[in-house]
Amino acid sequence: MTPTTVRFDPVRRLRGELTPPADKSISHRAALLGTMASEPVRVRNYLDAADTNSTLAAMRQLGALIDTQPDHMVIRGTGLREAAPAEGTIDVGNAGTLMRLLPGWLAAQEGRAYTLDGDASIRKRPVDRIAVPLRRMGVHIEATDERFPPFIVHGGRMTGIDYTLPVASAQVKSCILIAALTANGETTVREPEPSRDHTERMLLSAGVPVHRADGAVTVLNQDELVLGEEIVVPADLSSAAFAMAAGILVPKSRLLLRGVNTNWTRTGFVRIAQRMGAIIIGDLEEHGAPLTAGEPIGDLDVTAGPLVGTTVEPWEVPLAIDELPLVALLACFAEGETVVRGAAELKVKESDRIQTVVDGLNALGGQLEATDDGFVVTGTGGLRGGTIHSHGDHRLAMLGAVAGMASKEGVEVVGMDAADVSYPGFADDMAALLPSS
Ligand SMILES: O=C(O)C1=C[C@@H](OP(=O)(O)O)[C@@H](O)[C@H](O)C1
Ligand SMILES: C=C(OP(=O)(O)O)C(=O)O
Repeated sequence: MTPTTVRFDPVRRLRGELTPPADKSISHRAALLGTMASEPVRVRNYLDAADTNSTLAAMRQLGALIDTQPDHMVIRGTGLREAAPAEGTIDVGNAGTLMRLLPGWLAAQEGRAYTLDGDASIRKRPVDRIAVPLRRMGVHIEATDERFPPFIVHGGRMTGIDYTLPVASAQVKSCILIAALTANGETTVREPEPSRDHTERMLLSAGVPVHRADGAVTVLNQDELVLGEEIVVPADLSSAAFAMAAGILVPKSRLLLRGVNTNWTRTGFVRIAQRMGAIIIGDLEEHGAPLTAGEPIGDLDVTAGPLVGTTVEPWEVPLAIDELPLVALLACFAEGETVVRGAAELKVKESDRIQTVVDGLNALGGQLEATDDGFVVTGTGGLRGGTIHSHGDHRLAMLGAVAGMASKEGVEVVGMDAADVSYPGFADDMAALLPSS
């Protein structure tokens, strides 16, 4: 398929309100835990995008009955230990989150084996990070070259483990916590740094005792999973961040972003941008807030203004992991130097986001240098414009679009269609923020 090329011209200002699309991470978890549950659950505001549609297709293949209505869906799951023996390969498409979380449940299906595969990008993304702890729990997994898809998960009996994650990853943590529900005894996952905690919150709302203290999360074996009657998915901070960045960079802009997830483990980008001088007003969840069932939601008021460079420390990285490309963009417009360290994980996303961000923004007139674990940006007060390739990476496509709106000459994004992975209406939403005169 020929990638779609879209031009984003410089804009004078952006004004108005926007409710960004539903949270991708929470949507994946709602579909998966909904399928694992013994009672039906209603999900409102499920994300209608390529990644989360891959999850719905996978859940149907595993036996879920999903009734989709205009304003909600009802998922009738199979129960914890009764996934259907999927016919053929389970296609995770481009969704790393689906690929890493689902094996935690498949591992519980005694006597059945499941093959998972996906697109060209997913075939380069490591699964050894989940295979190592799952094997320690007793699961038999066969991966291509020991670490890539396609891979096979053989269900069987599992035993709880005490596992320290080598890198902070919410996907790996979630995979182990999901496996813990059917593993004998107790399972503890220790994180080097906090990462998004949507799985813990959703399990708590299902009445599963989740104990979190000193960077460790502990879960016990469960007979069954019963979610509350309804899950309402908030708007995605990671999608909102693109509008936020546009509102910060395009002079005279003022945006109100509605209904956004303000969970502290997701709002690292807001704090980094504020430190750079961005004016973002909103009621964000505080650091150290107790783990509660459900997610905090709020509105964010964004105003354009001048920026200065900053240093993003390794502990902040998991809290802003998908927004680091946008930190690089803000840094191009800031005064002084911005350094991002401890972000080697960017290399194993939908593209190698250290290389694609540095090359992409340099081609538009930026001054960025890649490092082993991040990048250094010398702010030059703006970007000229030019052409950027998405490399099939949704975040890169939207980065190029925002860069174009804030640039001097505009940006052509080759492969804009990649945005459909998380934000299908992105270009229309941006266009709706343009003043009519
Ligand atoms: O758990 C999740 O929903 C996600 C966790 C992060 O990945 P890692 O766990 O690999 O850091 C993030 O980059 C991804 O977009 C979604
Ligand atoms: C890395 C991402 O997602 P995933 O790992 O689910 O593909 C992302 O959305 O930026």
